[in-house]
Amino acid sequence: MAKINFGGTIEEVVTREEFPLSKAQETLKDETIAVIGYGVQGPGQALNLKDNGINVIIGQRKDSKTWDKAVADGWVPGETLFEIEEAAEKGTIIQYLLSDAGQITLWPTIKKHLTAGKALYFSHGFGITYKDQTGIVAPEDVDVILVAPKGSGTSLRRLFLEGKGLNSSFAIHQDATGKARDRAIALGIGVGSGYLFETDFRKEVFSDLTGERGTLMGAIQGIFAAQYEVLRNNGHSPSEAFNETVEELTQSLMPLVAENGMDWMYANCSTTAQRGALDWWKKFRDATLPVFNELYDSVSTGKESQRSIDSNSKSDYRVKLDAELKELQDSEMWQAGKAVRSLRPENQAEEI
Ligand SMILES: NC(=O)c1ccc[n+]([C@@H]2O[C@H](COP(=O)([O-])OP(=O)(O)OC[C@H]3O[C@@H](n4cnc5c(N)ncnc54)[C@H](O)[C@@H]3O)[C@@H](O)[C@H]2O)c1
Ligand SMILES: CC(C)(O)[C@@H](O)C(=O)O
Ligand SMILES: [Mg+2]
Ligand SMILES: [Mg+2]
Repeated sequence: MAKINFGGTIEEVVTREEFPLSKAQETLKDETIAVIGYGVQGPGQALNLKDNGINVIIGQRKDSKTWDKAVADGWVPGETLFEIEEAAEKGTIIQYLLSDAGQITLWPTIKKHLTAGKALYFSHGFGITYKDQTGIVAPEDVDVILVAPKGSGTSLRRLFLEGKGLNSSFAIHQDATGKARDRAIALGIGVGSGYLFETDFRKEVFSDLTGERGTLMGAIQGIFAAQYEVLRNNGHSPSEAFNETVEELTQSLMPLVAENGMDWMYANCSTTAQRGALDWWKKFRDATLPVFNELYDSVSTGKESQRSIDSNSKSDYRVKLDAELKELQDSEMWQAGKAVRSLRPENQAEEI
C-alpha cells in the first residue's frame, strides 16, 4: 500500500505499481468471474476483465435487450454468456451488477449458488448496508467484497481503452477464505481502476448516494437550471444563457480544474472573474450547506434507499425514469445545449 498525504491526512491506497496486472492475473487464475447484469457497470467491468486476460462469463436474462447487447459485444451464448442462474452456478466469484432494486428480486436465485469458498462482489454498498430493506445477507462461508468505480461504467470502459483508468473504492465485508482482500484488489485492478482506496460498505453507499444526488448529478442540474432561468428572465438569449451556464464549464473550465485544481482554473481566468468568484463561492456554499445536510440525513436514515427501492422495483420504473429524462432533454436549456453542441467545430461538416 502506498501512503499518500491527502490534504494533511495520510491514507493508504493501492496503486498499479504495487499490485500490477500480472499479480491480479495470478490471484484470479483459478477463478471464474460471473458478471450478473449487463446494464452500465456490467459491460465496462466485464469487457475490461476479459481484455485483461481474466476468465469472465456473463449472466443476463435471455429475453432482454441487454442479452442482445452482450452478444453484440462478443459474448457467446453457451460459452461466455448464460442465463443468470447458470452463470451464478458456474461462477466462483459472482459480481452482482444488476440494478440495486434488481438485486433484491434476484437475491433468492443468487444466494442458492453462493456455496462455501465463493465470493460475492458488489460495486455499491447498498444491498448489504440496507439489509433490513433489501434482505441481502450473505452465507457466512463466502467472501463479501466491493469494488466501486467512482464514475460511469461507460467511462470505465472508455478510459481503459485509452490506457487510463477511473479510481475505485474497495471494501471487505466478510473474509471467509482469507483471500477476500486479494480477490477484491485483484478485481479492482482487473476492471481497470486507476488506483484503489479502502472504505467500508456503509461509507461507500452513504458517500455515493450523497454524491450522485449532490455535486455529481442532482445539484449541478439544479444550479444550472437556476442560473439559466435568471439569465433568460433578464433577457439573455438561450445561446448566451447556455454558453454562460454549461458549455464554457464543460469545454473550457472543468478540464482546467481536472488538470490542476480550482485555484489554477481561477488563475487562468481574468482578475475580474477571480475577484468575483472568490467573493461569491462562500455565499453559494452557505446557501447549499443546509440542503447537503438534509440530503446526508436522508441517506443515512435509509429514506433515499427506500425511495429508490420503492420506485425502481415497480414494473414501469424504466418508463417513469425515461419520461423524466425526456423532460430534461426537452427543456429549453438542454434543447439550446443540443444546438450549441452541434456548432462545436468537431461537429461541423467538413468544408468541401
Ligand atoms: N451505473 C454506473 O456506472 C455505476 C457506477 C458505480 C456503481 N454502480 C453500481 O453497480 C451496480 C450495477 O449498476 P448499473 O448502473 O450497471 O445497473 P442498471 O441499473 O443499469 O441495471 C443493470 C441490469 O440489471 C437489470 N435488471 C434490473 N432489474 C432486474 C430484475 N428484476 N431482474 C433481472 N435483471 C434486472 C437491468 O435490466 C440492467 O440490464 C449497482 O449496484 C450500481 O449502484 C453503478
Ligand atoms: C456513476 C455514479 C453516479 O457514480 C454511480 O454511483 C451510479 O450510481 O451510477
Ligand atoms: Mg451510485
Ligand atoms: Mg458513484
